[in-house]
Amino acid sequence: LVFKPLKTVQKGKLMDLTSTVIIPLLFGSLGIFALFRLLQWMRMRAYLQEAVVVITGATSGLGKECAKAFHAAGSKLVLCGRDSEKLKDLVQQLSTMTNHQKNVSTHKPHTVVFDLSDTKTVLNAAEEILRYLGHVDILINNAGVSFRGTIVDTGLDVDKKVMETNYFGPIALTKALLPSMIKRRQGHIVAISSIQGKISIPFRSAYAASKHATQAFFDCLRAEVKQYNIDVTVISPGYIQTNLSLNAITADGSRYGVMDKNTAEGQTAAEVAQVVLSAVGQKKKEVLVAGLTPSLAVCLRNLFPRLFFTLMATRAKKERKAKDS
Ligand SMILES: NC(=O)C1=CN([C@@H]2O[C@H](COP(=O)(O)OP(=O)(O)OC[C@H]3O[C@@H](n4cnc5c(N)ncnc54)[C@H](OP(=O)(O)O)[C@@H]3O)[C@@H](O)[C@H]2O)C=CC1
Ligand SMILES: CCCCCCCCCCCCCCCC(=O)OCC(=O)COP(=O)(O)O
Repeated sequence: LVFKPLKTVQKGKLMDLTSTVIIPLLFGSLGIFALFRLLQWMRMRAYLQEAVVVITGATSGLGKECAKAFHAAGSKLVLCGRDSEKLKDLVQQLSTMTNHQKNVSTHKPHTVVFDLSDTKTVLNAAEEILRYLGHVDILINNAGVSFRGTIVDTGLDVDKKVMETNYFGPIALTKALLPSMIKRRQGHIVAISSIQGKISIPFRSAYAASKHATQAFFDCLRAEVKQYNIDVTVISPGYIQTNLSLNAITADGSRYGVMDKNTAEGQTAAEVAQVVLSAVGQKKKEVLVAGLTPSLAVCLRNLFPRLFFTLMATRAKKERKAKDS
């Protein structure tokens, strides 16, 4: 008898609390969140619009999709690649693209042809870019090549080739553009690394080494250039559906020429390009763009290295057996 009215009173109080506190609080928080996202989006739009953005490896895969995304955002692009015809085709493709973003004016990109594994051409390219456009706001070091092979069979020239393309080329370009960024007290350098910049999986030695070096270099750079107001973003994707495995170099320097199942089932390059656009727009320091297994593998490598090494040794044994049979 005493309990029943007490329950009714409590229910009434709860109703009062819901209508006077919980619901306004919920809607208030949602409103603040929406406002925050809107401001973030507006800031990002202003940052990317009219920005001079250099993209390496723009002729294919992720680089090409980044070109489309930054072009649509109103950036002034400098598209870099080894093949001038492919670059011309891309410029043509961009010019016919319909922009769904209202009030954003797009710009005809410039193209610069050079090979990242040839330092001299990289330095000339940097000079050409600065001569043309006066400055660079955002440099996206995207170009890269993968590798497949056993360490014991791989010639040092192949290791060097992968390092030249994935590490020395991008750092040469970065160093060549850095002084002008420091002078302006403004700039943003982006490195497209890989999950393999954080973990090493068997038969990818040169590639994993080049991406670990990339991660280390750009982490150092971030700390060193903060005082000049320069941002550094390292992006570590998992598998993306591109030609990366097809174009991978093998132990004897020849082309691998196989589309790996994991690559074929990866995220689309357009999806990853949107993540790159948003990470750059928000000046994020580091972003992992990967599914559950690669992300767990990174955690495992850091928290339980012995278990990770055992798994990798088992993987190597299995892959070798499959190849032999
Ligand atoms: N695909 C994936 O699963 C993943 C990719 N990544 C990284 O993403 C980046 C882009 O690769 P992705 O789009 O996948 O692969 P693609 O093979 O499709 O594109 C690679 C690009 O790099 C260019 N390139 C290669 N070697 C050189 C060189 N010596 N000088 C100049 N440019 C060169 C290629 O030019 P060309 O057309 O002339 O060959 C091409 O434009 C790479 O850094 C890669 O390591 C990271 C994680 C996963
Ligand atoms: C419960 C814990 C599970 C942990 C599983 C550990 C074993 C799984 C190994 C997973 C390896 C993921 C590798 C991801 C590699 C990757 O995303 O690389 C991206 C690339 O750069 C692709 O280049 P590639 O030429 O190698 O195709």
